[in-house]
Amino acid sequence: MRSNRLELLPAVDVRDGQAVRLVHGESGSETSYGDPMEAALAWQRAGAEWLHLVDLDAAFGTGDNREQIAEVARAMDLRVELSGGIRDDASLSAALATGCARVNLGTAALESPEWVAKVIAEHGDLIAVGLDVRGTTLRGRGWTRDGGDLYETLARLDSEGCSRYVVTDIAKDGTLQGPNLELLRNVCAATEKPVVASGGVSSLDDLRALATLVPEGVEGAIVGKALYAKAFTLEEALEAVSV
Ligand SMILES: O=C(O)c1ccccc1N[C@@H]1O[C@H](COP(=O)(O)O)[C@@H](O)[C@H]1O
Repeated sequence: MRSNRLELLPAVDVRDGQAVRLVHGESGSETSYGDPMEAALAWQRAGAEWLHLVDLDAAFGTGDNREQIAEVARAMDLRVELSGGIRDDASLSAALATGCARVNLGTAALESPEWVAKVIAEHGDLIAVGLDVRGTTLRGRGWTRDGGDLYETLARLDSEGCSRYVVTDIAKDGTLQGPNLELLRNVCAATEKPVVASGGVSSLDDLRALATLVPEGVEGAIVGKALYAKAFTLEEALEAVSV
């Protein structure tokens, strides 16, 4: 049964060993926020139930932070959603071995549809697909390459039993301009599966607006820049979406 409460997933994106935030996901736009472990532990201490943990180097193909990310994931008592560079059996096994609650596949869902259908069938709820979009065009490989139409891909993944989607509006990501509520409504109308919203959250009012979409299928929201920029605290955010 779906909860009425919007889940919050504070984000820790790791590039070159540091917790960073990007603007529009563009490589080179990083602001650094220090040690990923400290950031993750701070969100856990503040009451987070989930952590959205991303290996940005693996997503961009500029190396990886796998060992450090695995250490962070293993140190957490909360549930971890792990993403970035999970594109084959080896990277998926390594991700699942951290004990994370689910993995988020991006590029693989666009470039290796047969493999993704197989791992959805094998791992069910442990697999979510990240639908990272500009307009309605999906983007992969660190959001640098077009990967097809959002709604066609969504229909295909739905037919394969994908259990959850993490929807990022790249135009909003890291900008503190507010989430794309229209996009989220449209995706929720196109699938029965829960949707995690990502990109643009800037205020407690944005979170309250996302919480109004829970009955339509928005299950959670990833919050990044707004927390690091101290627009509000995680405690305030959790209070704002409590019902
Ligand atoms: O989260 C970001 O800011 C981001 C920016 C640029 C590329 C990817 C980003 N994040 C997440 O990475 C995974 C996709 O990785 P892959 O394509 O499977 O290797 C996805 O969760 C993105 O949202």
